[in-house]
Parts: sequence; C-alpha cells; structure tokens
Amino acid sequence: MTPIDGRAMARALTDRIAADVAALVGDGIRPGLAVVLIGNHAPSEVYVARKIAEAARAGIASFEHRLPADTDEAALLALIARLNADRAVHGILVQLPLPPQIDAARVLDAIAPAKDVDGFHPVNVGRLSTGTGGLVPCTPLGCMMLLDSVIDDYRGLNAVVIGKSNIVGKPVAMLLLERECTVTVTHIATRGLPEIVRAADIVVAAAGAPRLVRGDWVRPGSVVIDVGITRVTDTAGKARLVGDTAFDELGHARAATPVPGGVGPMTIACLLANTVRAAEAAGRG
Ligand SMILES: Nc1nc(=O)c2c([nH]1)NC[C@@H]1CN(c3ccc(C(=O)N[C@@H](CCC(=O)O)C(=O)O)cc3)C=[N+]21
Repeated sequence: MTPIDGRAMARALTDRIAADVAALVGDGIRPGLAVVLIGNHAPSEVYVARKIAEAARAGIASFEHRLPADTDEAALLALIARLNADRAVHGILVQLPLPPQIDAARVLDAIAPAKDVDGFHPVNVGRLSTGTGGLVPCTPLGCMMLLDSVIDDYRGLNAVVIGKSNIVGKPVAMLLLERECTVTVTHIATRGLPEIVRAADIVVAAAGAPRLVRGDWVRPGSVVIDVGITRVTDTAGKARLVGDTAFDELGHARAATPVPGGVGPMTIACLLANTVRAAEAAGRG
C-alpha cells in the first residue's frame, strides 16, 4: 500500500498558489480571505488558526472576525453584508458549526456566491450538480486531488462514499460522478455496508465514525480516502486524532490517506486555491 502524503501535496499546492498570488499582486490585486469564527469551539480555533497561517504563507491577506458565542443571526448577517460589499475581500468563510440560535442555511444563503470559497451556497451547489463551474467545496476538491495522484482513468470505477453530508459526502459524490465513476452514497441507515464497501475501487470515508472501515471491508487494490477526524484520548491520557478507517489494516489496499496528514492539509490548501480563483474572477470583473 502506498500512503498518500497529503501534507507534501498541500505544501506543493500552496507553493503554486503563492506564485499565482505573486502574479496577481503584480497586477495590483492582493487576494483577501475573511474568516468568521463565532464562539470558542476548541477545534474550530485550531482550524481557523491554521487557515490564517497558511493564507499568510501564500501571500493572501486574511481578515479574522471573531464574534461572541451569543451573537444573534441579524448581527452575523450584517457582517456578511459588509464583507460581500468589501472589495478587499474575495473569499468569505464562516466556520462551522454555528451556535444553535443561528440558522446555518440562512447564513450560507447570504454569502455572495462569487465569494463563497467554501462552495456551500445553493448557487454553487447547483453549479456543481449540473457541472457548470462555480466554487467547489474544499474537502471534496482535496479528496479528488489526492485520488488524482494515484488514479488516471476513473471511468467505470466503483466509488463508495460513506456519509451524505452537504460539506463532504454529497459534493464528493458529484465530483466522482462527473468522472464517470459508478457512485454509491451510503449513510447511517445503509444496510450491509461492509459488503457494499467490498465492491469499491475507491472508498471515501466521511462518516465521522472512528475506525469504521476495517481491513476486511477493503478489497485488495482499492484506493481509500479518509476524511474522518475524531479526537480521542488514549489509555495513557494522550490526545490523538483517529480517522474513519483502520489505516494499519489497509496493507492490501493500493493507496490510502492517513489521519492526520491526509485530507486535512489539502482542505486548507484548496481553500487558498478557491480564494485565488475568486480574486482572479473579481479582477476580470
Ligand atoms: N466553513 C467551514 N469550512 C471548512 O472547511 C470547515 C469548517 N467550516 N468546519 C470544520 C471543518 C474541518 N476542517 C478541517 C480543516 C483542516 C484540518 C487539518 O488541517 N487537519 C490536520 C490536523 C489538524 C490537527 O492537528 O488538529 C490533519 O488532518 O493533518 C482538519 C479539518 C475544515 N472545516
């Protein structure tokens, strides 16, 4: 089995993005990313800090907006309206999850589709499902780049997606369908999941269930992408990240991504890529 090194791929992609940013800056456009974080959800703090650090490495300006946990929806919508109108801001990311008093769907609807670097606005979702461009969600985009590093021809391959979320399962299924894979989307109510996974050439595990996919679910020669990240404390009291697959049992797979060091770093690199795309599109007017 070849481990797919998401950290190295993300570093290479970020270097290419930095070159694109330098060219844009030469044309008088500094790509800008606004990151909105509400409350103090610990993992969100970690992710947002990483996004801002990586943006800086690529030369992208970032604008961090931190709002208290009890912020109401109207205040958040007002901030989004300001960011939509701000010419220095090409990308807007509202970190999820949002506190319960805020309706996430209404917030995502309010982001200008051209600045929706998460690809969660219904216009971008529609564009993805019709194959007519638009901004594509970062984690699914990262999954496809990781797959592209080992697969040339997707036509007719069986792809099994585990998880039907709007942020990973559904969009990654659309991207695999676009490549003419035979796509099966499975979820919590799916019966006979191990058998379904055993028929897969490509497995994308995005269920958020630690070590759900065991070695004997995976057929020899398949490619496994692990999107799950669960924080666990081991018997020695040490915090660790666990994916949705038992990576140590995947020796017979063709290739697989580890957690950490797989999809996570690519998600951030793709956020930067989307921000540069948005800035280029805005520059063309
Ligand atoms: N609006 C929005 N857009 C997102 O894209 C979004 C979000 N909300 N909410 C949360 C999820 C999660 N997510 C991750 C990004 C990077 C890593 C990452 O870099 N992971 C490292 C390890 C990180 C660590 O050490 O904790 C790795 O897998 O190697 C993980 C998870 C983006 N998300």
